[in-house]
Amino acid sequence: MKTVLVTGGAGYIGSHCCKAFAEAGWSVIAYDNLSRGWRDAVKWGPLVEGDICDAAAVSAALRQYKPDVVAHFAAYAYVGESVERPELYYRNNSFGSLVLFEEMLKVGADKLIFSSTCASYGVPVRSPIDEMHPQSPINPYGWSKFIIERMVDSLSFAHGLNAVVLRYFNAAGCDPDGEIGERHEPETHVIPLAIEAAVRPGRIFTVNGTDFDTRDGTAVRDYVHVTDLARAHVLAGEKLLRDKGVDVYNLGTGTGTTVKELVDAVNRASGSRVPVAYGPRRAGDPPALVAAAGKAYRELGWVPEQSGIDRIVETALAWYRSR
Ligand SMILES: NC(=O)c1ccc[n+]([C@@H]2O[C@H](COP(=O)([O-])OP(=O)(O)OC[C@H]3O[C@@H](n4cnc5c(N)ncnc54)[C@H](O)[C@@H]3O)[C@@H](O)[C@H]2O)c1
Ligand SMILES: O=c1ccn([C@@H]2O[C@H](COP(=O)(O)OP(=O)(O)O[C@H]3O[C@H](CO)[C@H](O)[C@H](O)[C@H]3O)[C@@H](O)[C@H]2O)c(=O)[nH]1
Repeated sequence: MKTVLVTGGAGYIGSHCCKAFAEAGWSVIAYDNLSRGWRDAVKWGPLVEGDICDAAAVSAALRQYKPDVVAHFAAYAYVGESVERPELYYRNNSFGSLVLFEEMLKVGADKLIFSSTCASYGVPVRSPIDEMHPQSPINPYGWSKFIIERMVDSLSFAHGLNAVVLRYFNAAGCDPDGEIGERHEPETHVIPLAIEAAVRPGRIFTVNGTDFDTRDGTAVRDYVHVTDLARAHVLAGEKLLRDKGVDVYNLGTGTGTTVKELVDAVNRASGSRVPVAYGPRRAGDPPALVAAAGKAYRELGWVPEQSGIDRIVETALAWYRSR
């Protein structure tokens, strides 16, 4: 049986990945400091409570569990917070990753799956965005991830680190079995906020910007179901057991959804109407981010199965109602 150590395994995407690896027959260890995660989201193996910035704790976990692959999700991931407090992002994300990678290399753990982001592309110069698109982030969160990608390249060249770098577009939806879901506090992501406005009396959903150059003036994103993302990590883990080097893949569907279309989907799924207000653009929001994800389809054999917008909203709503 192969072992994966999942940093950030108590978080939203990390916990869904723990489930996917366990279902694929891997032994799963979650490593998380619970700063933004949830103890009860760790269900598919032990939780090691530790910080990636703590070299001794990372080293102890690596030595105890001897993972074949490390899947590295642990990070702060709020764009707005990163603009206000960039130091948090460079320390926790960039420095923390360096600590993790150094400790991995010391014990000979040389296989990494890294959670990167479409935010590393910045404002696209062409769409859909393929992996060769220039990376020029427009916020410190994106830069903190960009720096980690460069560290991965350099450590691969110098010390033989092998990695699959996955640039997710917008992770969305929840475990279709309802065992885990999306839990961020505060919640800033569009789908949970639209659902909350549909379901909780008195809440209003604000559309951030109606003057984008898009089909209805609202921002376009490529929403990909978290369970599909999770499966891509298992495929990436299997690839790392076969191949050496560093590979980079976008994970998206190639289909964009506007904020207004999303609200329509929430209306359909909930049977009620989202009360909507229209506000200004949110600082740093690109008009449209849509993936060209053919490389992942071709090389990993990854096909998104649950990423239609109605399915995403249906699973997110079921999770919301179950709480
Ligand atoms: N949510 C998205 O749409 C999205 C898109 C692209 C990339 N990503 C990336 O995917 C990863 C997971 O995102 P998420 O939405 O699940 O976030 P999340 O906040 O739900 O999960 C992150 C987890 O990492 C843990 N963590 C943070 N700092 C840590 C540290 N120093 N040591 C140990 N644990 C630590 C948190 O406690 C939390 O459980 C992040 O790296 C994020 O940048 C997310
Ligand atoms: O109440 C809201 C919330 C969001 N939006 C809009 O909906 C779209 C999607 O917003 P999200 O906050 O859900 O997601 P982002 O596109 O901002 O995602 C960014 O932040 C994520 C981290 O949280 C990921 O890293 C992702 O790669 C990165 O692009 C944006 O146009 C946003 O302005 C609204 O209109 N109203």
